[in-house]
Amino acid sequence: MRSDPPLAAELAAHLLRQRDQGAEGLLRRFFRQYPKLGKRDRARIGDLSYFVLRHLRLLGWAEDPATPLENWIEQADLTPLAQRAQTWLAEGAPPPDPALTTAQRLSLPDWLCDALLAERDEAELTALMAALQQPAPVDLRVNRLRTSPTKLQARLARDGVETTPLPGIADGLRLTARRNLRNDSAFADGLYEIQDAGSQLIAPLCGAQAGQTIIDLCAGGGGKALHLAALMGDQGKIIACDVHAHRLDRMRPRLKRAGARSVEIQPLTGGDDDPALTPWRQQADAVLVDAPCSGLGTLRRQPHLTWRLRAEEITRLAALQTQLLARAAQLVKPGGRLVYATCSLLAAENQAQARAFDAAHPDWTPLPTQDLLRHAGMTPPGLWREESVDPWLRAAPQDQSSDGFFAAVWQRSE
Ligand SMILES: C[S@@+](CC[C@H](N)C(=O)[O-])C[C@H]1O[C@@H](n2cnc3c(N)ncnc32)[C@H](O)[C@@H]1O
Repeated sequence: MRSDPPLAAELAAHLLRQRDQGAEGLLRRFFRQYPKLGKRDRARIGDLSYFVLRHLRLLGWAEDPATPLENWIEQADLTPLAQRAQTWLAEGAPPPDPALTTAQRLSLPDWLCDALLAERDEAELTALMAALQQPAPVDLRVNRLRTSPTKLQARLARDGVETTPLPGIADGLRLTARRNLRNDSAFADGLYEIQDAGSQLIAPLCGAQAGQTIIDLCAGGGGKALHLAALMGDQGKIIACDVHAHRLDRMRPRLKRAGARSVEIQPLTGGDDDPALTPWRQQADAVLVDAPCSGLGTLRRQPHLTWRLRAEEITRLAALQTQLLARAAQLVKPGGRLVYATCSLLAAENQAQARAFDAAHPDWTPLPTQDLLRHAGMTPPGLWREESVDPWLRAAPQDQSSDGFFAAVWQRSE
């Protein structure tokens, strides 16, 4: 059996090159090729390969400052990098060379470093990257349709899974140590979903009440739709839409497990005149746009995104996000709510979208997300800074130890 660095290098290269796939699934499939590896070896090799991806540019620079980043990404064999990474992991990285640029020091591509600096200064970006380069904890959302946080905590503890409540997040628990919950019986019984703390702040912004009609326009595998169903006590109608039917299909077993019957699955064509949406014009109490985005807020779990994304992809996504927001607005009834959310950290996908919607829709009122969350019983500490004057939600890993999320909410005039 080869030792850790070559396998970690192979795994890192594999993660770098796969497009449109989540790291977790890729990792599982990769390790299937090495059935003899034990749990601990897999964890070690996984950690090392993630470390390589998190510090790829800096490691490459230390290896050979003259080789451009693109060449490191395309390199067939990243083993020397992985060997250096193993030393840095064990002994700590050396202090950064003062000659390094900000992008090199933070191990980012130049274009991405510039884009991240659009709405924050260098000190804030440094703190953000330090948090994003750490492994993420595992957070759970208790399914209120089946149990309560106290009961779930006790049940998990009996099974040897220790958790602590997520401060200020009504149904949130955090595992005290990382652990695979795939075969956990409480999970199979639908008592909880695995959902990051930041993601748990989005559905409550819809202000959904029992009996209402809510459209989840980009429902994917249903994380937020399931949360909405729980918040509404499964009373009312949640129309879970997506252009990718295979993603919607993944929701079906989750709905069954959770005991959520109020969610209706609706595949979309993706066009402005989609007949599936026509009957809902100005009918929904709230529409959630959990927009397709760069996913940069999830870098702790998917460090390869840093190297896979291209500036042109952000331009394409931003155009789609504008289109989806406009489409969603048509479905909101007078007095109803429109919620726009991303797990991005880029102004082009976040603040710029919110500002553009404000400018194009002067008759819609932006609602302060801080008040909406407080009203929903969500008061995570450190979420809002004293000086923040805009109405948006920005969950950041360095403040909440959550993934990065952005949200903006509007109310349609009566
Ligand atoms: C951030 S993900 C949604 C995650 C999901 N809401 C959850 O909580 O699990 C964005 C989703 O938007 C979908 N999407 C992309 N283009 C779309 C479009 N034109 N109309 C509707 N959904 C779209 C993608 O298939 C993807 O599932």
